[in-house]
Amino acid sequence: MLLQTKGLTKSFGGLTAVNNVDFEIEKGKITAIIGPNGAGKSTFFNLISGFHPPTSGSVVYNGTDITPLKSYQIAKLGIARTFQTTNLFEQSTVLDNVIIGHRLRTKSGLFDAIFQTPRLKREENECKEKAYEVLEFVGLTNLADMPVAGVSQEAKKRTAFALALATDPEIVFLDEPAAGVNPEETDGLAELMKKMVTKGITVCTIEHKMQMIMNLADKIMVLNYGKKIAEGTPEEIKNNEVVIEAYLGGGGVARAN
Ligand SMILES: Nc1ncnc2c1ncn2[C@@H]1O[C@H](COP(=O)(O)OP(=O)(O)OP(=O)(O)O)[C@@H](O)[C@H]1O
Repeated sequence: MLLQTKGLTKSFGGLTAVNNVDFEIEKGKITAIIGPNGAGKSTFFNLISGFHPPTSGSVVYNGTDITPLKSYQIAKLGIARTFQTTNLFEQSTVLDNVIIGHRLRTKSGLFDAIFQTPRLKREENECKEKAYEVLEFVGLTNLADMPVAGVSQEAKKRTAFALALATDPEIVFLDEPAAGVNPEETDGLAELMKKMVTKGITVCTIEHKMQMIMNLADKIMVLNYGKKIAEGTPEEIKNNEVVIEAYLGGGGVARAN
């Protein structure tokens, strides 16, 4: 098992956003997390990636308990994530946004910057090469020099993928990667996720677009009010009474595509 959560719980005051969730992610698969709005999906990601400390429970990655680690330490271990509201510098170019990702893997600091050391120059080149490599992978080479503010929503999503990939991850957590793009673009992003898997990257995604998830995921976990209410293949989830009730019972509405 690549990643495992055990009894993972997060309370915000009186609200338990993630409630005692046991979950396993298998290497080389696409795992999806679905659930009505406010079900705790993003919080679950925040706990795994170290953005919030859990109230209780643990996260085990490659056999190591990573629960006490800080987010940058977790990222260095090979866990990358994207954010729901794409977290990019709008005035900077697509390339510059992506270059930042690989800085996680470099060592030069303030000293190198002030004295313009050979190490700094070498690492800057490394970051640039990595950025071009991942931009090509996500199909954005031609937009590399455009400011992010001037590219489409879909290209922003691809930039966010590229930023995550520039960190050289083993697993990526994608928070609603296809939100706000049209059906054709959604298909393109789904293909990109499959391409990541063929490159050896494990994918875990939160997505509201049911049709996409049902066609894409190897395994789905359903959260509702912070609790895992179901887990299984798309076929199993589609026919699960508890899941249907959670969606139709007023908690939230799943979008068709
Ligand atoms: N930092 C926080 N402080 C207080 N409450 C929070 C915080 N983050 C999330 N919550 C609450 O935790 C619950 C779960 O939120 P979360 O964003 O994880 O749900 P979600 O399933 O990702 O929702 P959506 O599909 O709308 O993005 C919500 O009730 C939310 O208001």
